[in-house]
Parts: sequence; structure tokens; C-alpha cells
Amino acid sequence: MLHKFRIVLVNTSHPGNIGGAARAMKTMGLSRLVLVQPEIFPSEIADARASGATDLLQSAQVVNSLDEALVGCQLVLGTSARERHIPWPLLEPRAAAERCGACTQQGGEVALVFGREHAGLTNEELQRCHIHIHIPSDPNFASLNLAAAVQVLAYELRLVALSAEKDSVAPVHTPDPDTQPVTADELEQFYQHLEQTLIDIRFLDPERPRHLMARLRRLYGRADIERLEMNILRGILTETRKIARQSIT
Ligand SMILES: C[S@@+](CC[C@H](N)C(=O)[O-])C[C@H]1O[C@@H](n2cnc3c(N)ncnc32)[C@H](O)[C@@H]1O
Repeated sequence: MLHKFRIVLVNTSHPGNIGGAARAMKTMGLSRLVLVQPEIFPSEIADARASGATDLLQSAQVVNSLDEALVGCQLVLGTSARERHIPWPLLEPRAAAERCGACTQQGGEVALVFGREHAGLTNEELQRCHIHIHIPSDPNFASLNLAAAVQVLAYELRLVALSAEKDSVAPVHTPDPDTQPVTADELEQFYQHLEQTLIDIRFLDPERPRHLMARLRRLYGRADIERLEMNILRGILTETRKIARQSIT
């Protein structure tokens, strides 16, 4: 199960935190580290802080965008030290890890996304996530060091994986592709299709979007859309755009 989890660090500025995150992951049996535009990497400081987890740094995937980091994931969870403008489905680490475990048991891949040391994740990046996680720290001093936050979540994922191992007596069935949850990249293509359709039918004014797409992302994100359902939604959008184009011409 643990190989299905990826830890995504966005725009990390201190290489020491990348090393610390690698160490935190390795102690908990996680191995897949993805770095979105790290400021300094590779780095001797990262190697030193990894203290023995340099193999994770060597195999880390470095990418240019969060979208690239999330390709193939069915579930994406974004971590945040503070509350954001649009309330999003929010879980504490234990419940989040259980949700992650349930997803991987259905064959899905999961990403946990961590933000910049100074500014965390942007609202746009958080809206890419199905669920937000807040570690219930002291509200007067809520922000953990990045690697410490990775450690807390990695520990919870390990507990879930250990408990799944203990209970794994049932034979693993081959999942039906139609009922598989869609991946983050498929969902992203859907949102682009939806946005374009809403503009075509003049429901969305790009000059005054009024958080419409954020609210729709939250709504569809709650629905755990399966592949067959996604095909239906995309089909509806395609037909709607056709009719909208005909009514303009
Ligand atoms: C030092 S914190 C960034 C704090 C930043 N000033 C903010 O307001 O988001 C770096 C990252 O660690 C993680 N983190 C720190 N404290 C957290 C908490 N209490 N709950 C969840 N994630 C946390 C998040 O990924 C965050 O983006």
C-alpha cells in the first residue's frame, strides 16, 4: 500500500527541508517523493539532512508544475496550516490517512501535497485538492516545520498500512475500470471542459467569475466521480457546446 502514496513538495526553498522530508518518509516506509520546482536541488544540505535517506532524494521526481506531479492520482490531499477563504472538505490527519488507505485498497494512487515554507499552498493549488488536511496544532502557533508536517502525515499513513496488512485476508479482486475513481489529471481536463462550456452558454463571465469554478470544483470533488460517470458528464458537456455553437451561428 505505501508505494501508492506520493509526497509532493511545492516550491520548497530550503534544501534542508527536502532532506528532512525524505528522512521522515523513509522512517515510515514511504518512498515516492515528488518536487515541484524546488529552489535548490540537488543539494549537499538536503543529503546531510536526509541522513541515510539519500536514495529517496536520488529517486525523487522533479517536475515543473503541480499538474505534472499529480498525474495518475485518484485522490489528492492538500495540507495547510491555516483556514482559507472558501471552506473545503477538511480532515484531521488520522481520518485523512484512513481515506487514503481506502483509496489505495481500490487500486488508486494518492498524493499528499505540502506548501512553501513562507506562504504554504496558494488558493489555486489548494483547489486542485479533493480534501484539505490540517494538523490540529496550537492555534496561536499553528505552523509546523515542513519536514515535521510530512512526518506527522507519514506516520498516520504507516498506521493505516500496518492495520490493512493485518486485516488482509480477503483475495484482492480485479477492479472494474468503469467504477474506478477518475484521476486528478482527468478531473482537471473535465474542469477545463466545464469552464469552457459555462463560458459558451454565458453562465460564466470570465471577467467576473465570482469563485464559480472554485465552488464547482468543491462540489464535484465531493462526488468521488467514477470513470463511467465522468464519460457521461463529458458527453453532456460536448453536446451542450455543440448546441451552444449552433445557436450562435
Ligand atoms: C511552514 S508551513 C507554511 C506556513 C505558511 N505560512 C502558511 O500560512 O501556510 C509549510 C507547510 O507545512 C505544512 N504544514 C505546516 N503546519 C501545518 C498544519 N498545522 N497542518 C497541516 N499542514 C501544515 C503545510 O504543507 C505548509 O504549507
